[in-house]
Formats: sequence, C-alpha cells, structure tokens
Amino acid sequence: MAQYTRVSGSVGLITLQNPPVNALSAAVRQGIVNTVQRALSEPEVKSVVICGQKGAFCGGADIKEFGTNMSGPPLVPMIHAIESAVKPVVAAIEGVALGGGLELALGCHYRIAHSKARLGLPEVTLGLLPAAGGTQRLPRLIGVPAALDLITTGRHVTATEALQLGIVDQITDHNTVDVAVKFALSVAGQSLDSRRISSYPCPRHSDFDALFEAAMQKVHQSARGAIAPVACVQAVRAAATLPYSQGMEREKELMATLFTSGQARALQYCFFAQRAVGRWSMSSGARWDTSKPRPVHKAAVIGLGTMGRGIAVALAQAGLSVVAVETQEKQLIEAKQAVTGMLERGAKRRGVTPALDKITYSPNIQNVADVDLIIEAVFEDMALKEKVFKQLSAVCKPGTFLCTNTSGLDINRLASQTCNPELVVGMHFFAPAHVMKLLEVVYGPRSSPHAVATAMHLGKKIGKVSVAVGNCRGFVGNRMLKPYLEQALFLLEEGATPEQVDQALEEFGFAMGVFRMSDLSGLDVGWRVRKADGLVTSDATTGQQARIRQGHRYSPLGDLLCEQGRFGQKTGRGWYQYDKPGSRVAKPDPWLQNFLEEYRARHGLVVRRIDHQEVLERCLYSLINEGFRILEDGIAAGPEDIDVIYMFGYSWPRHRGGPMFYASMVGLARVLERLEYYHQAHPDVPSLHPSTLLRKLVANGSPPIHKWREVIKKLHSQL
Ligand SMILES: C[C@H](O)[C@H](C)C(=O)SCCNC(=O)CCNC(=O)[C@H](O)C(C)(C)COP(=O)([O-])OP(=O)([O-])OC[C@H]1O[C@@H](n2cnc3c(N)ncnc32)[C@H](O)[C@@H]1OP(=O)([O-])[O-]
Repeated sequence: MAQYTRVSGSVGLITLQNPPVNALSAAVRQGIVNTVQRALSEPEVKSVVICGQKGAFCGGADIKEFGTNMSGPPLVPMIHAIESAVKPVVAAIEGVALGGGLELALGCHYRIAHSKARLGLPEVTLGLLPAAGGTQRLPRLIGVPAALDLITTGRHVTATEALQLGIVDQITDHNTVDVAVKFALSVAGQSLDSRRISSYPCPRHSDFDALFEAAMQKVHQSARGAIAPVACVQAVRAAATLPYSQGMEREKELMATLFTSGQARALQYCFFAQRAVGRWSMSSGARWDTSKPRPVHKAAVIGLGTMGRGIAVALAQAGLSVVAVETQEKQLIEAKQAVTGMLERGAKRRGVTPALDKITYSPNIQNVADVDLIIEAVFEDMALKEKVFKQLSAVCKPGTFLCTNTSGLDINRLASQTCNPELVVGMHFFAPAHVMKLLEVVYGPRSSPHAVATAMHLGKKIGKVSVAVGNCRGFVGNRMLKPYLEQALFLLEEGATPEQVDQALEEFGFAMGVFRMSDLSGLDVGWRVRKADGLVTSDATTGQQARIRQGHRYSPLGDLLCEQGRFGQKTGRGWYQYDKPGSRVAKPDPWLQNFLEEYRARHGLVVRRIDHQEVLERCLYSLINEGFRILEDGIAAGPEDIDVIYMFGYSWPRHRGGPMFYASMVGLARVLERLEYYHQAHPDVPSLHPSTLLRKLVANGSPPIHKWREVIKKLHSQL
C-alpha cells in the first residue's frame, strides 16, 4: 500500500506502507503506480517526495512473494515512470534502502538520506541480482569498480559512505521527510535532464577487460560454487559495454537464470531460517514469546584462554561491563594484552573508540559477586568445570545466570553443582568467539525459560545468530560432526587420501575439507574427547579389535597420528605437512601416504577406488541422518535450527541451504536409499542406519521442509 498526501501546498508525498520494512509487495507496487500517476497529474503538485512509513524507506522486493505466482505491476516500468517524470521526485531515505528499495530511489531524481540510514543491493545474498535496473543505474552513477563491489558483495553502506560514493545527494540528522519536502520545493520546475541516471554514460575506465577479469576471478575464488556473484559481474559488464536498454535486457536475462535456481531457493530459505531460530521453543513447550529475558548490564568471563578472550571482547564491544577472571597470573597478563589488541583492531576496523574501559581484569573469582551473568570458559575438563560452578554458586548474588562455553559436556551435571540449577544454561561460542556469528544456547532439563530467554537475548545483543538447543553429548553441531569425521576416516581406510576427500568437500562448497579443518582446529582436541570417552586404547596396532569400539567399527587413525605428535597446523604436521608449526598452507605429506599404506596392510584392508560422489554421500548423509535423530530426540525444534547452526558455525555453504534443506533438495527418498545402500555395506556403522524420522518423512511422501515440524510433532505424540 502507498498513501498519498499533499504537503506544503505543492508537494505530493507518497508514503510506502508495508511494515516492518515496507517491502515492495504487489499491493505496495500498485500503490506506488497509482500515487505517482496522481502526483504527476495534479496541476497543483510541482514536485514529489517518496518515503517509507515508520522510519524505514524500503527493504526491497517482498521475498515472501518469490516462491508464489507473482502478480501486480512489475518494478522496472514502475521505476521508469518515476525517472521519466517531468516533476522532480525526491527519495527521503530513513532506516534502510535495500535491493528494490534502493533501485526505486535510483529511479528518483534526488536522494536525501538520514545519517543513520543504510543502503545496499544485497540481492546476491539471496542468490539473485538487482533486477530493477540496479546493475545498470548504479555503475552509471558511482562508476564500475564501486558498483561491482556493492553488487557482488551485497554489503550495506552507511549514509556517510553513500554520500562519498555519490549514491545520495545529501544526508541529514533531522527529520528526513521534512528536509526532503523543503528540498523538493527548492527544485520544483528545474530541468531534470541531468538527473535521469539511465541516460548517464557509464564512466570510462582505463582497462575494463582487466577490471572485469579481476572481478570475475575474485568472485570465483570467494563464491565456492555460488552462481549469483558471477551473474552480477556479467550484468555490470553489460552496463559498461552496452546502451542502457540493451543492458536492461541483459540484466533480465541473467536474473531469469537465477530466479528459479536451487541456490536462490537455498539462500532465501537461509534468510527466513535465520529469522525463524529467533522464535525459539524448548521441548518443555516454553517459547520465545512467553519467556521474558532478564536485563544483563554486567557480565563476567571465567578463564581467559583463546575462547575466554574472544567472549570478553564480544561482550565489551556490545557495551557491557565485563569482569575478566583468570587465576593464573602469567595467563592473566598475556590475556589482558591480547584482549586489548583485539579491541583496538576491532575498533579501528569499525571506526569507533575501543571499549578498553569496559573490562576489569582479576585473578580472583570473588570479584564476580555482583554481575548479572557469568560465562565459564575454562579448560574443557568436567572435573575442573564442576569445581568452578560450585565456587560460582557460592559467590554470586541471587539470580545470577551461570553459563558455560563447553562444546559438548553435560550441562545438567554442571547445574547439579549449584544451588539454582534453573539458572544454568550453555552458551557455546565458536572460535574465534568475537568473530564467528553462531551461538548455541543449550538448555538442560532444569534450565528455566528465563535463563534461555536471557542467553538468547544477550546473544542477539552481541551480534550473534543464536539457536536454542537441548542438552546432549556434543549438542547439535558437534554431535552431527562425529559421524561426518568418522566416515572421512573410514574412507581413508578404504583407499581414499585426505586430499581427495577434502577436494570433494571443497568442490561441494565447504571453505575447508574435513582434514584441513581438523589440522586447523588441532587433532589433539578430538583426541582428548575420545580419551575421555574411553575410545583410545594403547594397543591399537593390529587385529580386528583395534578397529572395534563398543561393538561398532572405529578408526584409530586419528589417535595414531596424535601419538606421534601430529596435531596439525600447531605442530606443522597432521593430515598434511606445513612449512613450520603454525603455518597455514597445507601440502600433501608423503609420510602420510606411506603410513596409510602400512596401516591398511597391517589391518588387511583392501584399497579400492572411491569417487567424489561416495565421499559426499557418506560424509554428508551420515551427518544429515544424525540431524534427523536430533529432531526425533527434540534436541532441535526444527530443521531451520540445524541448518542455521551448520551455515553459521561449520561453514556449510549457504547456497546449499544447510544439511537438512540439502537433503530435501536431493530428495529424502534418495538420501534414505543411499544410506540403506551404505549401511548394508557397513552394518557395523550405526550412523549409516537410517533414522526413524527419515523413514517416516519418506513414508509420508517426503513433504516440503516447512512441513517437517508437523511430522515431528506427530512422531513425538506417538512416542
Ligand atoms: C528486484 C530486486 O532487485 C530484488 C529482487 C530485491 O529487492 S530482493 C530483496 C532485497 N532486500 C533484502 O535483501 C533485504 C532483506 N532484509 C534485511 O536484510 C533485513 O530484514 C533488514 C531490512 C536489514 C531489517 O533487519 P532487522 O534485523 O531489523 O529485521 P528482520 O528481523 O531482518 O526483519 C523484520 C521482518 O521483516 C521481514 N523482511 C525483511 N525484509 C524483507 C523483504 N525484503 N521481504 C519480505 N520480508 C522481509 C523479515 O523476514 C522479518 O519478518 P519476521 O521474521 O518478523 O516475520
């Protein structure tokens, strides 16, 4: 909907009305067409202002309409009618002007933005490209290099940067609509020939071929198989090489290749999934809209190792007062230096003052008595964490939330160490904690909805994508990672190489394959967990028993590497070799080839050819199968929770939509059939045994992913 009023006598004011972001739904587009016609036809009206209701100009096309038969007036001619108008049209930009919203503003003759506004063409993040003239008008207005950057990255720019780039003509700290109306009065009757961007020539560049070649190379490197960034470069190239109308044809052609693509569906699913996880629910039935968070003004971090330092930085950067506790004097001094450096570098990048005064450092746990919430991040050892929770419970004021950053230990056991187990939840950060977006908020059987609400709210406040999950070994992310890692080791036993497995996974879209990722995070981390689980035995050298644990197949390959001190990047040797400890460039290691051959010979394993398809199916389908078990157990409320965890915490390629969405795209029947095939070949590997929920979904005709929650609910009610 768009409202029309006449203000200041001769200005037609058009207000977009579609809360919360005034997205360009069919009704809004029709409203704009009608009100623009009216403004242009009323003789009293000398100029026009377009603005958005409730402090937001426009969040772009209505993404909810994409999967439907779209109706209503198309955007391109609607914007042409504005640009070719004989009366000046001024866009008054408050809040956001994104995608089709910015394209609408680029069709206007003038753009005035509030100083806090954000502008951008983020279509590429939805697997699309700016298809309402953005790829043709923006390069003409700000030049090709700047336009390429904004369109291929989809990043939002501040009003200040938009003014520097020439996207907006003026910014204001005052009421933007008032300023725009005054401005519209001042330009009434002036010639608009120089204000129609589509008529601008595209600014010349010394060597367009080199520029576009470099841009294409850059997107190929960062896209990891995503097709939209490539199409964005091709569309901007049309702006640089073709007349406007032909460029618009090219833009339309390229958009047609993207609009119905699987990648666009995956990325738009990711957009809504990221918002759906904010509407969390617990297996007890408590929900986001019935559980009030408590305010957290002052927090504490216990243990200033790598994770503790990152968590302290994330809290301070979000404006919280932080008490950072480390009982080891030397570690405390080093941590203070490291945290100070991280805050200064972060502030420099964001152009703000570093929040150094927000953190107080202490070797004494007594100093956290008055905080609202504590995050324990000491060494990953249950006995040590239990001791710390007992201490904290004795020291803290009533009502203080006690959170742990454990990556998989039992939350309920830690809660048992305290007087108020209802105040205990997990806040599982991902390294580096001040950078990675994901936060798993883990509730135990006694965690109160208030504790979950408070942790989720704090997560949002510090800029995290927070997902509420139940308490089980490894929670969601690490629990699903176990079968994925297991299959990778089994594939090595059967003849694959680390390079081959990693190549298949990186071609699929992962930033790093499983073996390069293990070398980065350190093989000793998993080794310690397997030792704690009693899986590591001293005589893992020969015989069947060496490869069986608790009656199931087990590969001691990782343990054998660790026994030789091959922990990965940190020791310069792991699944790959590195120039020196700490270096990041992985090179195939002949030693490992020989080691694998000897190992296979020793265990009588026959080497066979393994193709990429098998690597992907065994690694990904076993992970997905565990995802279905997690949904069965009610540890995750819905597939979106799992998919957001994997996209924001485990670099699952977003243009594949997350493991559960990927399974729905491949086809659940296919996933089931392949798991049955591999389980038949490997009956001693339970992670390949298809889960009940997967079978149930296939038996129910493989409903679309947004319908899975109903099947899960029915399954739970039958249990
Ligand atoms: C032709 C043209 O070239 C092409 C093809 C296009 O134009 S493609 C479209 C391009 N536009 C975009 O990519 C912008 C997408 N939106 C955002 O980036 C953010 O939303 C935001 C604008 C920066 C606000 O962030 P927020 O944190 O304040 O609130 P929120 O929770 O995110 O959003 C609040 C609510 O608004 C919903 N919403 C936001 N933008 C929407 C949109 N464009 N369409 C439909 N719904 C939208 C969102 O789902 C949520 O709903 P619910 O969960 O409450 O039910």
